[in-house]
Amino acid sequence: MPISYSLSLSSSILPNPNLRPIQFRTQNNRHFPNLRIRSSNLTTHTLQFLKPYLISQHKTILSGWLCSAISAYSLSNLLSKFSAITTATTVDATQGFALGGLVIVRLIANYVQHALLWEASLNAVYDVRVHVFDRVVQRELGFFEANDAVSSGDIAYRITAEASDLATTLYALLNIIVPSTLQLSAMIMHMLAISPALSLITATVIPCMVLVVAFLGQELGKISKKSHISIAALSAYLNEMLPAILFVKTNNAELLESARFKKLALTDYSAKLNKKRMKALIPQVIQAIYFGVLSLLCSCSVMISRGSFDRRSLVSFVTSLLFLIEPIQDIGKAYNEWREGEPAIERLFAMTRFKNKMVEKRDAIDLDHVMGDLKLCDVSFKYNNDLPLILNGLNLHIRSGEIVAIVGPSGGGKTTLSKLLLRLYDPTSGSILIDNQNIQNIRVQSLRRHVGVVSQDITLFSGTVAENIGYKDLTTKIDMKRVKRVAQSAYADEFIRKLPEGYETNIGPRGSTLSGGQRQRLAIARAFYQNSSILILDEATSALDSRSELLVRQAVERLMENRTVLVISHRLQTVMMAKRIFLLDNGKLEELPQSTMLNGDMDSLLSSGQGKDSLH
Ligand SMILES: Nc1ncnc2c1ncn2[C@@H]1O[C@H](COP(=O)(O)OP(=O)(O)OP(=O)(O)O)[C@@H](O)[C@H]1O
Repeated sequence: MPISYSLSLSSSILPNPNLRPIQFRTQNNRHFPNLRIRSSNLTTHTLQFLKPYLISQHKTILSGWLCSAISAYSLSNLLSKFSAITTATTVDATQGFALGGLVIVRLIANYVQHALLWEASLNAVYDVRVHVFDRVVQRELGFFEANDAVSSGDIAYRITAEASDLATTLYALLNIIVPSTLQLSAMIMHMLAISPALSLITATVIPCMVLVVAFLGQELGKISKKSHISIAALSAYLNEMLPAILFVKTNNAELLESARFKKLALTDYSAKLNKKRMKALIPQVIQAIYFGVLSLLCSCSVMISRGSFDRRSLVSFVTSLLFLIEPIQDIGKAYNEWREGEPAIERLFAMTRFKNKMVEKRDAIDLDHVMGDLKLCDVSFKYNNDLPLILNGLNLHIRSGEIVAIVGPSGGGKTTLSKLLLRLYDPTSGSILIDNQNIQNIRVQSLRRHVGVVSQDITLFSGTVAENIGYKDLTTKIDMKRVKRVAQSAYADEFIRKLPEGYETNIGPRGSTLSGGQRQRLAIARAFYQNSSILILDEATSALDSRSELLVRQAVERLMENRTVLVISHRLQTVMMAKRIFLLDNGKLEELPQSTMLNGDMDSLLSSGQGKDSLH
């Protein structure tokens, strides 16, 4: 199995012993490890998660709330003045100006309130997104490689779409905490002052509505969770299928994929439809409040006819009642937004809660320079306790500057060994030493700076040729002289110069505009740029034609002088570069005499191995 990670992918391990694993189970019972949340604690967990992000936005939020106070105050005054005007026999210009002034103040305050609360919500979501992304890339490789791992499409969906949903939820929440409450209290006080009896009748309507909205909101939360899972599954599918479009086409699988897509899209359609239906129902329930208003108006009429309620009070009371409905609607809406957004928050939150098995020691050291002496001391490894040993008591000493090849049948554990060297996994037992230093005592970033990999599964990104070669300096400054020098060493310079914009040519998603051999040479150039003391070549020359392979081999030999190189290959030609050759089979390492290679006796040596036919 080839290694499918980037050469200079840096990773820091930041375990948090306080975080407990949580688990999710999806609709189709797909099991996501470490992602379970107890539903009783959902809201508490979710709020706890959001708290620091909201606190960091306190200035913007408080300013927004201040505007809402101004808005509520102007509304209160507006209502008094409005009812005075509507019942007065004459209206002077000052009253009109005062009324107009209050309307303008309220509109401006409202605008600034909404703008500031949106700003705070979006800022908080930006921080959440960055935090979740950082935590995701800090997760150990095992999380991404496990057979029950969360797919990259699902992760992408959480960080993009679900994080966007969070902004709406946060905004709704911030908008009710103070603004709606203020308006609600202002209107209630106004109404109480006019008629406590009528206010009491109103008060009986509100709790009934709140209860119904709360119940529907809970139902909406459940439906919404299904909808989030179904869209995430669709996104995961597309993320996996589209990069494999060449395979799909060559296998005539368009119809098959279309059927798979339809099935997932249909599940999402049903979930969305249920959600939309529920969302359509809730406002209708809120509308029912208007029936309450209506009945109150009837009561008022009766009271007026009895002469117990003057016209001005009636206008004032009814207007307050109408403005009371607005915050009630907002509260209902915010509650539903919260119930709808909660699954998204949980799923985002779940990505940040983990404890890596592989922990970096607090006193781990940074290595400035590495000679490249590499020792495996009784190294055994299995991917997890239920699986068999892949490596079984390996002992090997590769001296600094030595080129050593490891061959063996497919599935023999060669790539696994290189993963251990990079500390993507820790050995189950035994130790790996670089310059007599256990790699578990070295900072992971430092280790991976000194150990480079060129894999047959090449990772290129959309961007220019120069950016791909100088990837490790992407966020600082790429040394163009060095880029060109290493490209020459990897025999990539010639074809790069022929590209429309040379080193500044954009190579498309995953380097799709380049041939296999060109992509391979770019990856080799990148390894040269990284300039590690230890280099792992995992079938690195497999995609090159025989001319390029010869040139690259010479370049590798020249450039890797005084450096340690571990060649992992099935290919006789590549292996021939090595001074010593080892066979990795059945978890055991055995040194092969050079004559085996020269005489072409590899086949007989591997006659029992399953990968016999892979050597040529
Ligand atoms: N993430 C994983 N979880 C569980 N088992 C794994 C994982 N990765 C690899 N394996 C298993 O470990 C064994 C060794 O795999 P590895 O990729 O190291 O072999 P390899 O010698 O590099 O094979 P090839 O030459 O075909 O690339 C295989 O049986 C494989 O199924």
